[in-house]
Amino acid sequence: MLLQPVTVARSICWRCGILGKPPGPTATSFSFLRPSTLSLKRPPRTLQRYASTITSADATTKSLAHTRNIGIIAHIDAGKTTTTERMLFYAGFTRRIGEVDEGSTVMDYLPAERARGITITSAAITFNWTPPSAQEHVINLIDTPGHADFTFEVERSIRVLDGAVTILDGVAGVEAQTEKVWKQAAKYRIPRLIFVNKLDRVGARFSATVREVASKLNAWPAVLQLPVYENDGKGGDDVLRGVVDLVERRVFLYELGGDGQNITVHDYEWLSTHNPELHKEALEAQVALVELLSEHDEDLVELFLELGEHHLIPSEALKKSLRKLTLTGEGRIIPILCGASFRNIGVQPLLDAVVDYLPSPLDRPPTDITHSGNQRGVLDLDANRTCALAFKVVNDPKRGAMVYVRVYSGTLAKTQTLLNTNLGVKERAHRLLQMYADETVDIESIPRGHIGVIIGLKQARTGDTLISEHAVAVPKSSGGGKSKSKTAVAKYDHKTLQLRPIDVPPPVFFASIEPYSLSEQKPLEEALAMLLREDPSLSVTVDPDSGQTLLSGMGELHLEIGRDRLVQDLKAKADMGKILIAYRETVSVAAGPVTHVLDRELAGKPAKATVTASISPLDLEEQEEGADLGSEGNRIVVDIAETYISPTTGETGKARIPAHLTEQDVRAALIAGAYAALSRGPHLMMPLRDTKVEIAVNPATDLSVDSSPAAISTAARIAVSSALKSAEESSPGLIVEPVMKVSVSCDEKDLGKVVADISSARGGQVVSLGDEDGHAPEHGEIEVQRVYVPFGGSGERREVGEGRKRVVNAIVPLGEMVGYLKHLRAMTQGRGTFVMELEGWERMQGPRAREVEKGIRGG
Ligand SMILES: Nc1nc2c(ncn2[C@@H]2O[C@H](COP(=O)(O)OP(=O)(O)OP(=O)(O)O)[C@@H](O)[C@H]2O)c(=O)[nH]1
Repeated sequence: MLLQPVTVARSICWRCGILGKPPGPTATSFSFLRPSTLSLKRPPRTLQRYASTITSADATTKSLAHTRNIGIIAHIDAGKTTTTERMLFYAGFTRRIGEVDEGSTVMDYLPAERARGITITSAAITFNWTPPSAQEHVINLIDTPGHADFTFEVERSIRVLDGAVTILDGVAGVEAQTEKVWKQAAKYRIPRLIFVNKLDRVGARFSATVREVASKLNAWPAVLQLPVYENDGKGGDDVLRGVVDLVERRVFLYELGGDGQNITVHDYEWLSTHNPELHKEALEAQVALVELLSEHDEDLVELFLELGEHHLIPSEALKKSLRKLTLTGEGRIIPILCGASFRNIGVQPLLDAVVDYLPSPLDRPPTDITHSGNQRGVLDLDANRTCALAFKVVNDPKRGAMVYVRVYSGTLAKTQTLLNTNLGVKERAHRLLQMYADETVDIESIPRGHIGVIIGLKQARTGDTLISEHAVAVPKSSGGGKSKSKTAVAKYDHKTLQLRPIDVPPPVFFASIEPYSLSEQKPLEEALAMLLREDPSLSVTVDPDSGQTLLSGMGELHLEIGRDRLVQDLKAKADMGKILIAYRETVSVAAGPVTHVLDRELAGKPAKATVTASISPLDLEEQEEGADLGSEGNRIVVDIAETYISPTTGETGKARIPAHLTEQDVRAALIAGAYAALSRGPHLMMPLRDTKVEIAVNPATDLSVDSSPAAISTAARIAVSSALKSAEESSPGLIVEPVMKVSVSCDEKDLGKVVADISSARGGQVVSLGDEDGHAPEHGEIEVQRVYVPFGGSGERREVGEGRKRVVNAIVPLGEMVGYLKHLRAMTQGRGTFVMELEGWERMQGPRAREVEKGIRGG
């Protein structure tokens, strides 16, 4: 017997509330109404409402339970921005839907983003949403970039999220970049759900995409919706009309060509007569959903045994189970929704799912911190003291530096003085703002769990931790978080507390930056300083010989965007030179010990220090140990002698460090000097890698009252440089190149060409070939054959002649990958795509090394 849609009557309020009555048993047409008075020029109504919520003295647990800090993450072009614009429209925040292709979107608001049609920086935006079965919720949405060059940007956004919506392109399926971002989200155990977008397109493959979620993302897909295709009534092909909601057991049909607000709701009885095949599939899908959830949720098993029938499980019970399993953050069970944002299909149910299945800040485990150097712990969420993370800094022409923060504990109040624990400086939060893309409203405070912007901080950078004087942390072993007992709280020196810092990988591209004239040098330096505050994955160095300023970054696009930001937004009058690969060099033989005796004036004061240095190539074993190697893989060993032997009497005495210094000062100065020397090698003037430096001082004989930290570090730099030169003289150093892990996706018919090109023309090494299910060994945990795949895996809307997609995984030198996208496109009729990330560094030898060296010397 067919189940009557009991749940329709119970939870229709966001739809039938507008209508004033529940939908009838067969069909109901209605509109999604939205406030018509909203304008971006004035603070929208939702915004004022939120502002008053968070300025109230107690930002209560209740309001926190109704907050979702979420991000949208996906492959480039999957439709993040398009979907976000719809979300803003349905939430009543915008009056019309912005289109990426017209460059009129709210979220991509930087000129460079609008021009390129891609998301470059994460904009944070707040809006309200009321799902059918719940109260109004505040959604803080952080848009994240999809391009591989912005991985660091994605990661720094991800760590402030409580949950994420992953958008998949329903034609391309799970793409390589998605797998990468998925892993980043998994690293932070972020609960995720998936929206399979673009199902309106010819070639859309919902079933295959569901299967790929299992095979490539190693997750059990919990299919919550099925797409509905129907004849367009004009004799053409079937078109996407809406979705079957398997949890609520209803069918939503959207008005063709409409703005997505006119939706007809049908129940299963209608479906059984109107589209018996789809009805049958919906019933099967429901059984599969209940079975899947029951495998992981004992409560649902009990309910099932009580009711004895899959279709009798109420939708509320399904939702509860889905929420419970999603919130673990393990990513084992992933709710899957579908639609086509560009056609305005499926976005409101997606917003409901955000509230239903993604966590509030209260549902998340305590935040990881480090303190007292590199001790790990978790933040005490109950501490009534402010602790916030600056997750993004953006320079605004009118407002100055805008520091986006997420508050993890306490409340951040306007005019509060904050200690930046990364820089050790105190700064005042003059103004606080709530962000609506590039529109803002002033607020009095940002409570725990929320996201906002501070105006008035002069130094805070992306990634810095800001605290009030009395932050409290507890060690991880004590359990941490809300549940610990009072006695478990251990106080640390809060000045050292940092919210889980992100590792920035070493840059692999660089370009020179030249001011138009000498008078532009200072403004350029200021603009560069701002650029680095915004994006710590860029770095600036100055060539000591030529005085040239060099900007380094993660990819070609990364540097191009940096240049645009510098020139167009920060108004620096400068040119950027050609983008080049940031090679490194390393020593081929050991040299030293070399002793340098410094005895001269530094900054008008006598400076004396003697330092002895040796260098050697870091052997492979030591490279693999890796723990104390910096990002460039160098090891610095410091030896500060504790005793000395008198050359005259032969007696042993204690080697005392001069009273004005501590051992830590001496060590820090020696390390700084060694790093300065390693930043420029004798072979090609490139930074050194994989080099071991041993520096020694005996305080009794090498240091004196004239040994300032600057003197010690200068002596160390010269000693290490001399040792490097001596190594170069006995045997020339080697050039070291960045090597990339590359994943190319192409049609099967192009596989041969792609593999041949990578392995012969580009000197790459093909590691594995995957089919479109990406059966890579590390994804073997899910039994793909047991996964429910809608329509038995058929029902795909393939383009005629389109073959299977194949994936080529390879290791290729970065030098061979410059301009690869263009080449790949030409080889594959525009169908091939690829992603790459730094795999490691390799020493170059033979003709390729000579050619690169010639290029560097000649250039
Ligand atoms: N046919 C169709 N096209 C879509 C759909 N959603 C997005 N698009 C188009 O896909 C392209 C990329 O969409 P975006 O929203 O910019 O994608 P994105 O993921 O934000 O891209 P980045 O910001 O560059 O990472 C645009 O041309 C959109 O119009 C959809 O549902 N159907």
